[in-house]
Amino acid sequence: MLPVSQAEATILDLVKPLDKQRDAEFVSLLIAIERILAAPAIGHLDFPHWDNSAMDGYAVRYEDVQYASSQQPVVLEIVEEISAGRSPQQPIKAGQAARIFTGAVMPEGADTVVMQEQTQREGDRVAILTVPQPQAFVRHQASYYQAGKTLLAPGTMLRAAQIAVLAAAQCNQLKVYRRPRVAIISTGDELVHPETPLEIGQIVDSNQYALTALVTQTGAEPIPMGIVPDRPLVLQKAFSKAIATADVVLSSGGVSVGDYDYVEEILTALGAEMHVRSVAMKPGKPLTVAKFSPAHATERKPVLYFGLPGNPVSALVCFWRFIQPALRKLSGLADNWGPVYVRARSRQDLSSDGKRETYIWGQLHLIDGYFEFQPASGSLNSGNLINFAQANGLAIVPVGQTGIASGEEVKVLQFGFPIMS
Ligand SMILES: Nc1nc2c(c(=O)[nH]1)N[C@H]1C(S)=C(S)[C@@H](COP(=O)(O)OP(=O)(O)OC[C@H]3O[C@@H](n4cnc5c(N)ncnc54)[C@H](O)[C@@H]3O)O[C@H]1N2
Ligand code: MOO
Ligand SMILES: [Mg+2]
Repeated sequence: MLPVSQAEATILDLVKPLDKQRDAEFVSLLIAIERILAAPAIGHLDFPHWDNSAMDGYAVRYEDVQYASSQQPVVLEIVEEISAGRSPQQPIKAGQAARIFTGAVMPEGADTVVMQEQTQREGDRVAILTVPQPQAFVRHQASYYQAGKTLLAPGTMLRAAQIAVLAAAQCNQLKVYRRPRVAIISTGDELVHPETPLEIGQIVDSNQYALTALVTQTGAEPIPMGIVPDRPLVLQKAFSKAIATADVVLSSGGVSVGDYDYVEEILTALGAEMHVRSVAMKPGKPLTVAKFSPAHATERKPVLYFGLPGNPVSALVCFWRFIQPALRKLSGLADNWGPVYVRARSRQDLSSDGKRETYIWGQLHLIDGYFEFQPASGSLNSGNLINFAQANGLAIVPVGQTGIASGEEVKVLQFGFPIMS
């Protein structure tokens, strides 16, 4: 059994991100949400585009007002009014000012803005009552960003803030990575579709639905390939088809030691390199990871194969712990692939056999900015999917520790994604 951290390192090492050229496509800004840039976004506009005013007030020449005071105001002639969106019509000369509003373009000759509150208007003249700082309230052209530089780097996920920046910079077409394709196979003679009435011994293939949902949430493209019975030839055919179709294959079931657990045997027969056979975690112990290298130097990348345990909770725990980070790395994201961990105070005793890293599902509550963890009620065994629906996180008891007492701090894997990138 591989320690969890070693399994994670092995898996992330096996993942080679999608290719910036071959695996990229152009999308328009409105449908680019949560896509990942495959090329730098470069703007052709400076930010600010022009020197402009940060206040409603008067655009002046600093040298004209440098000795102003309320006792001895400097009186300037107002030669024009510049509102936002208007182009100044004339330069400001000695003794002149322009009425200006927030965001409006600075007129030539003026270098400073005096806030309206520091002035007194008298018809077409304005008295300046205090000395401003030189260049006060002028937002200088290109002081935030210079045209031609990298605005957003490759590997950036496009969320609201990034999309706002790209819209402002008139970057309407973005080169983004295609979504990784993930084939999903359920193995097992006992499995049926949700609409099929159950015969004795049968159960619904819930893993297909759970994994499809998780793959979609991770920004990848799920390819649900249905149920495959526990028959080696049929399984072999289904696996070959999945490997030929997808970047990553997820199967569930058939990875333990039972007589009908064929996954490893078939992967070996198909020429896979086996990298992980079991992991010291509970649930999720029989997780199997293999790699298929392209037979010859083709355009195709290697395909990663994850044989997940069939138990519904085990399959999902393996997804959050290993597959979500692998898909995020594959998708071209620059960093932050891993799960989100938070620290929480446990509301109950949490126990483990101490031999495997133990994942206990339950509910994280955020109370006054601090997390508390409540384990799910009822049986915590990996076949019980029902109380998993109460969970939004997994408390982790490390190897060598037989428990965490109520009131103590515990590390919790929170379902979801890191906020940035
Ligand atoms: N003698 C041993 N038996 C088992 C061991 C072991 O070490 N020695 N490990 C146990 C652990 S831990 C797990 S986890 C399971 C893994 O089993 P498999 O991956 O071989 O999965 P199956 O045997 O096919 O199924 C297990 C369980 O899950 C249900 N299942 C399977 N597929 C689905 C699906 N798509 N949707 C919903 N439920 C599914 C299946 O009906 C079984 O109940 O092995 C233990 N045994
Ligand atoms: O490892 Mo199994 O996944 O304990 O239930
Ligand atoms: Mg089995």
